[in-house]
Formats: sequence, C-alpha cells, structure tokens
Amino acid sequence: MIWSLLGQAPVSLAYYKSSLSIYKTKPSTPLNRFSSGFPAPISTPAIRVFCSKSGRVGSMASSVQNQGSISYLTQREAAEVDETLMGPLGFSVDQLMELAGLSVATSIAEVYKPSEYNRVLAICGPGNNGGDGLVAARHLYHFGYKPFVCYPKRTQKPLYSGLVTQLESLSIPFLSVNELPMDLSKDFDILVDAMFGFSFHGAPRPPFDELIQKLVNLHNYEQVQQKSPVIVSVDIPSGWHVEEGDVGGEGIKPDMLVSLTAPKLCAKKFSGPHHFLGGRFVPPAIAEKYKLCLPQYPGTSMCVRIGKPPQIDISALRENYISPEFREDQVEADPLDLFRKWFDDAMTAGLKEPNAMALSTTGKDGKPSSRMVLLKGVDKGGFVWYTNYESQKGRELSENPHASLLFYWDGLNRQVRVEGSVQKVSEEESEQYFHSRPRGSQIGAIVSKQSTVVPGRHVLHQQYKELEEKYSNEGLIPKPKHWGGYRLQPNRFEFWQGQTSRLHDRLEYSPQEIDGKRSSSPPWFSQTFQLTSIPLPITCKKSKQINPED
Ligand SMILES: NC(=O)C1=CN([C@@H]2O[C@H](COP(=O)(O)OP(=O)(O)OC[C@H]3O[C@@H](n4cnc5c(N)ncnc54)[C@H](OP(=O)(O)O)[C@@H]3O)[C@@H](O)[C@H]2O)[C@H](O)CC1
Ligand SMILES: Cc1cc2nc3c(=O)[nH]c(=O)nc-3n(C[C@H](O)[C@H](O)[C@H](O)COP(=O)(O)O)c2cc1C
Ligand SMILES: Cc1ncc(COP(=O)(O)O)c(C=O)c1O
Ligand SMILES: [K+]
Repeated sequence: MIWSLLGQAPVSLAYYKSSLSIYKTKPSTPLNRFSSGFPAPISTPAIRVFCSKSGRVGSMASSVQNQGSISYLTQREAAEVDETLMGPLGFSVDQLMELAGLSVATSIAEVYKPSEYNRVLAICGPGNNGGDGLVAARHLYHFGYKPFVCYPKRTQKPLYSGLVTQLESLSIPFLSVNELPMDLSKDFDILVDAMFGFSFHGAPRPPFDELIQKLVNLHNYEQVQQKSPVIVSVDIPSGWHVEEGDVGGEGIKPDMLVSLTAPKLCAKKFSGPHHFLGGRFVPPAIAEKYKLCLPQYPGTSMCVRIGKPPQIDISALRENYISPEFREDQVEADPLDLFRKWFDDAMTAGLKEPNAMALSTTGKDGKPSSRMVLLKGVDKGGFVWYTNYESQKGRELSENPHASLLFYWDGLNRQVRVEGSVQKVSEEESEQYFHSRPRGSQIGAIVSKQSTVVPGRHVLHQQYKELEEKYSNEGLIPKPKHWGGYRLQPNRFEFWQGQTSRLHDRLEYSPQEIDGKRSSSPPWFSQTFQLTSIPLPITCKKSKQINPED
C-alpha cells in the first residue's frame, strides 16, 4: 500500500500538510517507519544526549573519548571523577554507592521482571563495586526479587558492615564460595557481577578467579541456551581490562552492563543486548570539566538505556499478568462504585493520567475510529469529556450517538470497558469547564480547527500568538461555540483483571430487565445494573469465561 502523509501539529490537533515525497525518497511503509523509530519494548524512551557547552577543559579532557556522542572514561579519569565527587563536590561514598546500587536495581527491573527472573545472586567484590552489589541486592529485595549474596572478601569498614546488617535483617542468605552450586544455572535467574569496578588491575586473584570462571562457563549470550541465567555486570564486566575490555576473548559476556557515572572505555567492547547508564548524580560542573556527553535520564528514572537497542521479536513480547483475584463476591452492586474504586487504585498507584481513555465512535458509514481523550467527570449521569464538536469524533457522534470508552491501567493489570449513548453536556457546563482550563489551552481550543488540514504549524503559532496578545489583560477568553463536553450514559461495563496464563477475570455489568423491560431512566444502574447471572438481587458471572487466550 502507498500511504499519504498528513502530519499532526503539536500544539493544536489540527493537521498540517506535509510533503508526500518522504515516501518517495524513503521507500518505507508507516509500519516499518514505526518499528524503526522506536527502540525498545522497555520503558526508556529514545536517547537524547546532552553535552557540556564549552570545549575541552582540564588536564585529562583530551583523553575523554566519545563514541556516538557519549563519553567514555579511562581508568584514571574514572578514579579522578570519583575523587572530585567525593572531595570538592561534597558527596560521601555512602551516598554515591546508594545511588549507584539503586541504578543497578532499577536497570535490572526495567528489563528482567521479577515474575520471570526472581532468584538473584549478587557476587560482591572487596571494593566499592562490591558495595554497589550489596546495595542493589537490598533494592531488588524490595522490588520483589529473591536475592542471595556471595561476599567472600568482606571489608571491615562501617559502611560495608552496615550494608551487610541491612541485608541480614531482610533474611537475605549469604552464601560462601563453597556453598555455591557447581552449576549456577539451576538455582538463579540473574547473576549480578559486582566483583570489580574501575580499580581492577592484573589478573583476578582467588577466590574471584574461580567465581569469574563460573560465570564464563555457564553463560554465553550468543549461544541460545534454555534456562541460562542472565549476567548483569556492574560498571565493568569483572575480569575485563578497564580500558581494553575482554582482551583474550575468554572473559565473561554479560547480557547487561550498567555503567556508572559514565561508561568506561571497555564498555565500547560490550556487545550484549542491554547497556544502561546509572548514577544520576553528575553535577553540571563535572560534566563541564570533563567534557562529558551523557544521555538525559527520562523523567524521574535512575537509569537510562544507552547503546544499541536490542532487536525485538514483537511476537515474543508478552507479560504474564499476576494480580489479586477479582471475585464476584467482592464487587460493588453499582458498577460506578467499582469504577471509582478502581480509579482510586490507579491514582494511588501513581499511574500517569489514569483518566486517559480511548474513545471509539462510528459515523453513519459504520467505520469505527478511536482516539484518546481525558475523562473530566464521572457521576450517575455518566462519563464526561471535552473536545471540538467539529472534529471527526464530533461528526461521528452527531451521526451515531453511541460510543465506547476504554481505560487501561498498566501496572494494575486492569482494563475497564464502558459502552453507552452519548449526549452533549449543557452549554453552561461546558462554559464552566472551559474557563477552568489554563489560558493557553483555552486559546489552543480557539485556534485548533481539530481534525482539519492546515497549511503548517506556523499558521497555528501565528494565530496563537495573536490571541495571546489579544487576551493578555487577564480578561475572559470566550469559549468557542464548537467546543464543549459530551456525556456517555453507560449501558454496559466490563471490568477486567489480568491473571496468569491468560485466564483473566472478566465481570460484566449489564442493565437488569424488570418485567421484561430494560430500565432506562437514570439514575438506574445503582439499583438495576446486575452482574450477569448470580441469583438476585445481584447476579454475577465471569462473563464469557473465556478461552485461555482471550
Ligand atoms: N563515581 C563513581 O563512579 C562511583 C563508583 N562506584 C563504584 O565503585 C567502583 C570502583 O570502586 P573501587 O573501590 O575503587 O574499586 P573496585 O570495586 O574495582 O575494587 C577494588 C578492590 O578490588 C581489588 N582488586 C583489584 N584488582 C584485583 C585483582 N586482580 N584480583 C583481586 N582483587 C583485586 C583491590 O585490591 P588491591 O589490593 O588489588 O588494590 C580492591 O580491594 C566503580 O567501578 C563503581 O562500581 C561507587 O559505588 C559510587 C560512585
Ligand atoms: C492522553 C491523551 C489525551 C487526550 N485528550 C483529549 C481530550 O480530552 N480532548 C480532545 O479533544 N482531544 C484529546 N486528545 C487528542 C485526541 O486523541 C485526538 O487526537 C483529537 O481529539 C482529534 O481526534 P479526532 O480527529 O478523531 O476527532 C488526547 C490525546 C491523548 C494522547
Ligand atoms: C486537543 C485536546 N483537547 C483537550 C484536552 C484535555 O485537556 P484539558 O485537561 O485541559 O481539558 C487534551 C488533552 O490532551 C487535548 O489534547
Ligand atoms: K563488575
């Protein structure tokens, strides 16, 4: 299929025309543009690299190396950055180690879900790299993993004995080298290599030579092996030369490398699928001084993916949902109460925009269309959202006043479907809501001829600017006639709670028939909605208890 392209402007939802030649010069379909444009199934977004502004400064700067815009440090530079952080910049080793260990744990959690990779062995060395491993083990415990620790050469400093006590207080088992099984693959899902970091030199001495060999023996990510645990190396794959990497080619081959502060030179030789950066504590002064180019961390994350994104087999992407049981006898009689309860759960879980819902409409041509809108109110009268009445959805709703709403609360493994008939809300209600919005959004609603083609972004921006000036005096911005709310009055709800092996819980509420007639006058659902097929007064069944792949 040959596709034409209509770009969508960012500020408004009007479209602007864009050259179609993009498909002539780049013979790709929208689908492969999509898959090549998005790096990974993991939650980290595309990498944006930030660099210090000035040129190279300081004595060591000339040896800071970049590969694809990201800086790599030599061993000496890494040690010096460390010293600067802990000297003039006032950090303590405890602080940095805590943040480093947390970065390692969050990187692991981004890729290896505790439901599948639960048993973690952290092998910790005598220095700070080992300390990072101890901290990571503690965080992993709190994230739902089952950690074990092998810490054969303990350091007698209070920082380290404190970390050990903390782990012991969580009943995390410490295993001696002798207690480790010959073959680590049966007992662990993740092996955290926290033996050596950037101060490693020479050849590994006992007992670490043997431990490194255990990792070498069991794992080579290039070989497809069933049931092989993954290796996550902290900062440096232990045994590798800090700058040259795996010189003899016989070292460990981690699946994941979590570089700390900035990757060291050996990381250029890392060819495993998951390279992350952690240690979100580098002040601009350090980045500037050492001319560090580092990726931006997304949102509030403690880690960011760097390096090539892994090749994704989309067909293999799946989650096994593990949730508390959602039972018929636990639900509310009124689906609205259950909706509110689940909405509160989504808020409490800190989900982003839990009020975002997919709205599906069909016009008289019967062709469905869906888009996201924001729920702005829910009560006995129904579910309310606001939009442009002249948009595609507005046109379709005028032709066919029935719609479906869909909420998906990732993280809670929950989905709610709501279907019903739709009416415009009153002008007064729309007025009131319109004026509660930020002034920028009010102007945006005037500017945006939603779902129409416009000549370019500049037109929108120009109109926006003019209106901004016009209404700069804090006066009322008039609501355009074509902007307002809709209210969907539900006639069907389905609450879905994901469960293991695709045997999900699905409960459907549909209107009860009284004397052979459907109740139709609101507010009726608190009384007359029923969960299909439990004996009255409230009936309930797992609707369509469904084949396992539903
Ligand atoms: N700012 C940061 O980047 C931070 C990094 N952190 C982590 O700290 C490590 C570096 O820690 P450091 O203590 O300097 O060094 P190591 O953990 O690499 O290990 C040093 C110990 O290892 C011994 N060692 C060295 N070589 C060998 C060997 N061939 N065989 C056996 N033992 C060896 C060494 O003993 P020596 O007697 O040989 O000196 C030390 O006992 C960094 O990589 C990060 O992971 C911080 O946690 C946070 C800030
Ligand atoms: C999370 C999210 C929330 C949105 N909320 C609204 C909204 O409340 N109202 C709205 O008109 N458009 C909203 N949009 C934009 C719509 O998805 C859509 O692009 C626009 O309304 C035009 O749709 P149409 O051409 O199908 O009518 C939202 C988009 C997203 C991603
Ligand atoms: C075009 C459009 N209209 C309305 C909204 C809802 O915005 P508000 O929360 O300001 O009503 C959104 C939200 O993304 C939107 O994109
Ligand atoms: K390591």
